[in-house]
Amino acid sequence: MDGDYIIALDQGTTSTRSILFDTEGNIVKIFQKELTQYYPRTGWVEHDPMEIIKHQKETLQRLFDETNIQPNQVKAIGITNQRETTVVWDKVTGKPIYNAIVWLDNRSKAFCEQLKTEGFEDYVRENTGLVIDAYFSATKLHWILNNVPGAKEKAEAGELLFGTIDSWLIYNLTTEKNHLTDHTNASRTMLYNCKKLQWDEMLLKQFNIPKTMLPSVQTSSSFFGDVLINGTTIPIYGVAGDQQAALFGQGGFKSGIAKNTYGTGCFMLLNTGDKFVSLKNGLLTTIACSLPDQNIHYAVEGSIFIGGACIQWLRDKLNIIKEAQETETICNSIPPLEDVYVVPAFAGLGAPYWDAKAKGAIYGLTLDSGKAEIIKATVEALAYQTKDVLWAMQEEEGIKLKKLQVDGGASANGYLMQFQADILNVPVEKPKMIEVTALGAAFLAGIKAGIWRIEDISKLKMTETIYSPKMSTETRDKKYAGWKKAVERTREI
Ligand SMILES: Nc1ncnc2c1ncn2[C@@H]1O[C@H](COP(=O)(O)OP(=O)(O)O)[C@@H](O)[C@H]1O
Ligand SMILES: O=P(O)(O)OC[C@H](O)CO
Repeated sequence: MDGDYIIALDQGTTSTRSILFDTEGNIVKIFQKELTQYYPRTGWVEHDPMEIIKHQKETLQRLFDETNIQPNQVKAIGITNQRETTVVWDKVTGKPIYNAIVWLDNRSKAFCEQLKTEGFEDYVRENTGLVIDAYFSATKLHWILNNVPGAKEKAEAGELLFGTIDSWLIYNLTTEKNHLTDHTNASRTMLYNCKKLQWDEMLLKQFNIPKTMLPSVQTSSSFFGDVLINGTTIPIYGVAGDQQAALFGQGGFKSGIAKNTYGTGCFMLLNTGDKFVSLKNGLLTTIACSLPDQNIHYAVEGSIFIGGACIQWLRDKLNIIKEAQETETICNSIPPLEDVYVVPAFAGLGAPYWDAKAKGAIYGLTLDSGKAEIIKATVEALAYQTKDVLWAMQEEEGIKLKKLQVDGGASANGYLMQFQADILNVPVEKPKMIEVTALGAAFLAGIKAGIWRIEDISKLKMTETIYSPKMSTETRDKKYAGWKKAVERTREI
């Protein structure tokens, strides 16, 4: 197998990466470009779909320009992507008719409230596994069709296509211009019936969305088309939303395995096996990565909107850090004084609260509090929000986690990981390689290419650090009670 490689394309909220893996699951080379974030109005977040394609193509090409690897040594490509983000493009020109509306964008929150008052919540939960929220693609797509001049008519005439970022990438990268998605991404649209495994006719009617706009849905580990590089075609053999890809990369293709990814948001997923169960307690049911000849597996998910994004807020809006990495030293440098809490409800609150109206707040400031205390409280907010989600999972699923497997950019922060273990009272296990999302996509592609078998995958993952809980029960309970109070107050404003 010497000399074989797999490429993962990881299109995240803040950056676009192309990563070359060897057959041991090691990163050989990685290229990355930051993605411009547009905030045209309060609560609106957009990306330029053409910038996404440009960055993805550039970083992919550099893997060949700046290594000696030839395209015929690469056996497959896997795609993983920020989920829910919605693109609509013209079938003839291939150009988007509006910017990508990003998952964090809550411009359709009033429409969601209306849907709730009209009594759609139960139907949505029981058929899509989701709660009604502006987070998912359906109301974003509805907004584009109703606000971009001429869009509705063109959609009805079959001239427009819709896709989440995976579909947009597949369409633009494949020689066949395929219009496809996979089960994991479809399950985040609020248009896909996760029980019947098909687009939901009733919801399409409700949102006035012509079926001709929608991509065909495939198994996550299957053939999605060919990419032409330097005259050679490489097949796309894997596609999955980033959080399900991370679960897969963490070995979560079996029921009972959970992971938390600390990227722009934080997302905890637990594989619950092959029965679709709709949940309460503010948790979602979502489809885990699907494999050929295997039953669909579902996962319970707790989606936290603002994770690493609040570290970027410290950097870009408050200008009190230059780099995200600085936060670890700052957190370690101050004694654990009284508690300051930052509730980063910058895009409302996701799981388990689903409160689109909540806004961010800082509590507990005294004359002693300065930049460092605010930074520390912001880092700790990721851990508190994770505890809220785990608490809901324990209530709902009755699970008692023996350990929490973690990954994603902010999991590099040792202070955060120790605090997470302390506040959960559960050991936190961090792998040597935190690019688990990309690894998951590479695994999906590598399985289809015949490089790996599913049973090989757990052997490739190496744990680097285990953070064991050290905090006393009294301190933990006091701190967490303070957090809950801060969240309550935030929701009251
Ligand atoms: N050492 C660190 N401490 C805290 N946050 C960090 C650290 N390093 C990166 N981050 C945060 O992690 C996020 C990037 O993680 P990544 O997994 O690349 O996200 P995404 O896939 O959403 O683009 C950024 O929001 C950044 O602020
Ligand atoms: O960009 P990330 O990695 O925070 O992931 C975004 C999620 O897919 C949104 O659901």
